[in-house]
Amino acid sequence: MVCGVKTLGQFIIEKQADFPYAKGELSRLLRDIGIAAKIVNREINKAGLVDILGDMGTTNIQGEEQKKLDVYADEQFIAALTSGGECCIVATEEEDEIIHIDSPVSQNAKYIVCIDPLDGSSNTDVNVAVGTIFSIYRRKSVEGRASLADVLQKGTEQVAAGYVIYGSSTMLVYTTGKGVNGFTLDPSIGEFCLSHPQMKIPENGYMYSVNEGNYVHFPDGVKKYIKYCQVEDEATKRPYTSRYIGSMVGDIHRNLIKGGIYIYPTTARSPKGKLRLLYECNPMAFIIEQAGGKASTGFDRILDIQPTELHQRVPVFIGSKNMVNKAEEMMLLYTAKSISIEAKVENTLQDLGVVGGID
Ligand SMILES: O=P(O)(O)OC[C@H]1O[C@](O)(COP(=O)(O)O)[C@@H](O)[C@@H]1O
Ligand SMILES: [Mg+2]
Ligand SMILES: [Mg+2]
Repeated sequence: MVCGVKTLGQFIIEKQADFPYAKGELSRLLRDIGIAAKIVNREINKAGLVDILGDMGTTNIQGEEQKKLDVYADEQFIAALTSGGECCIVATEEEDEIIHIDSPVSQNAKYIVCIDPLDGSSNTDVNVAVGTIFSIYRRKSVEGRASLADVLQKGTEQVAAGYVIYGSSTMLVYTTGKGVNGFTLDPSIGEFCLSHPQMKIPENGYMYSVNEGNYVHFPDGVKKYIKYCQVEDEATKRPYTSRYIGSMVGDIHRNLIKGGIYIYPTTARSPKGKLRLLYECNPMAFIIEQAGGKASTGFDRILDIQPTELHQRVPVFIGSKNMVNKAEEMMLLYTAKSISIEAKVENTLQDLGVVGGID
């Protein structure tokens, strides 16, 4: 214990049995992620004083404006994972394709890291919490170079997942499938120290997080769920509070501690949902399930989805178990029907030889 606290490094070694692979691999991976997070944290903390705010003037494969901090964070995490020697592939939001790590120290590297280097980019210039989200897989292939097939694994195959939140304090929260633990950065010693052991999300919550600006284009089930949250009902402590800060890490971290639900459904602008399966939804789903919560697309468990593309997007309903159950109930009652009707029409048209089905 360093001055009465347990550091991230000490905790990982103590919990080594929770990570059934060669001793030290996870601690080196989280060490590398922690180093990059401290560097990103330093830049965020002085962002107004250095030329790190604003747009790069470039767009990523998602077609999104890249912020200078997006690119800076991306560079730092790739560099730290390259020199750390445990990672053979980095799949990042900010790069079109997977990045093969071919450094001399990574010749026997077995781990894939999927990462959103900076989550909540729209908040970087306005001093609101942003984060980093990461997911760690072990490569399945044993011969030659790891490939995209090693990256496109179901969320249930993750060996670890976590996030960093750069907020009023900076925290790193992670799981290896044996519960969720939170570490707060102590700037005076430059270490992440255990501050939130065995985090659990309340089964019930009274806060919902959704961008209601997209209401018109929400599926009916989401509209019905939002109205459910807003109805006066003393017995179930409704109306719930609406909290949405535009940073998935910030909204989910708050809901993890206080209870609540975060929803990013399909919208007109994002017909498959906005958030990416590999480096946003899967890691957050692993963490929230490990904390006793639930994560679904509104119909199916996020972690069971077989990824088909690197930057694949999915709708996400994640948080307190009973809140996600209620939202899924509304989706089944009011949206599944319309989807199944559309599917029936599509099949009928195709049976009739109307090529291309309905628009
Ligand atoms: O502005 P919108 O459409 O509500 O989207 C906000 C969501 O988009 C995100 O910023 C997407 O993440 P990135 O910033 O990493 O692209 C989430 O963090 C956030 O919850
Ligand atoms: Mg993100
Ligand atoms: Mg991002």
